[in-house]
Amino acid sequence: MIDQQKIEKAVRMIIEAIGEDPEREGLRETPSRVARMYEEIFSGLWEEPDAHLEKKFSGDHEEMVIVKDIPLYSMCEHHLLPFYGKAHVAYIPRKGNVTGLSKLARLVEGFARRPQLQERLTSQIADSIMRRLNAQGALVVIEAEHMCMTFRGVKKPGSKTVTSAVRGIFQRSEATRAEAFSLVKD
Ligand SMILES: Nc1nc2c(ncn2[C@@H]2O[C@H](COP(=O)(O)OP(=O)(O)OP(=O)(O)O)[C@@H](O)[C@H]2O)c(=O)[nH]1
Ligand SMILES: [Zn+2]
Repeated sequence: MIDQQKIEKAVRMIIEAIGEDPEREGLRETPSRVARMYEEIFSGLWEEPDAHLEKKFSGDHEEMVIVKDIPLYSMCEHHLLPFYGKAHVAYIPRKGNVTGLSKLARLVEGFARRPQLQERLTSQIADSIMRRLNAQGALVVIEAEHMCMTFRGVKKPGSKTVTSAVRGIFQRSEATRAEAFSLVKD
């Protein structure tokens, strides 16, 4: 599990290093607050997000399923600052391998709650759907704003990074891919 004591020590050191007083009333409980917060926002490191796809329905559906506008919060691994936006997840199941809609959102959350790169996050979601559901295809689009690009550094508020991962039939069929992208855009 996440080492809360180590985080507390480290945060106290950061507070001292920036020239603040860790005993000041407002800061006294900050190390333990941050430790609890990190436990929550990095909880994906301690789960196997794929496991959410274990339970399958035996439906006959073999048409496209899209869950779009899934709210997304993750942490950029380069700066440990948040990036946030929306994930859109499309897949085409095989008979008997339909998953619950909420499980797609849980999958996104499991991979997002780690130090991440937006590209890796996008691929991990698509690859899990292909692997665990043996899907005919998966397409994942993530649009996000990175605080490391808005709050600091290059400071470009409003800039959005869009990444996609396209697998299986979405790769092979231009029409299927175009249909998914147009449904995601609406
Ligand atoms: N590819 C990719 N890059 C990211 C992501 N999140 C942050 N970055 C980039 O990671 C890079 C890190 O660059 P460095 O030059 O090592 O760090 P830096 O000096 O803080 O860079 P600046 O942000 O340009 O000030 C920056 O260009 C960030 O914009 C991500 O999810 N994917
Ligand atoms: Zn960053």
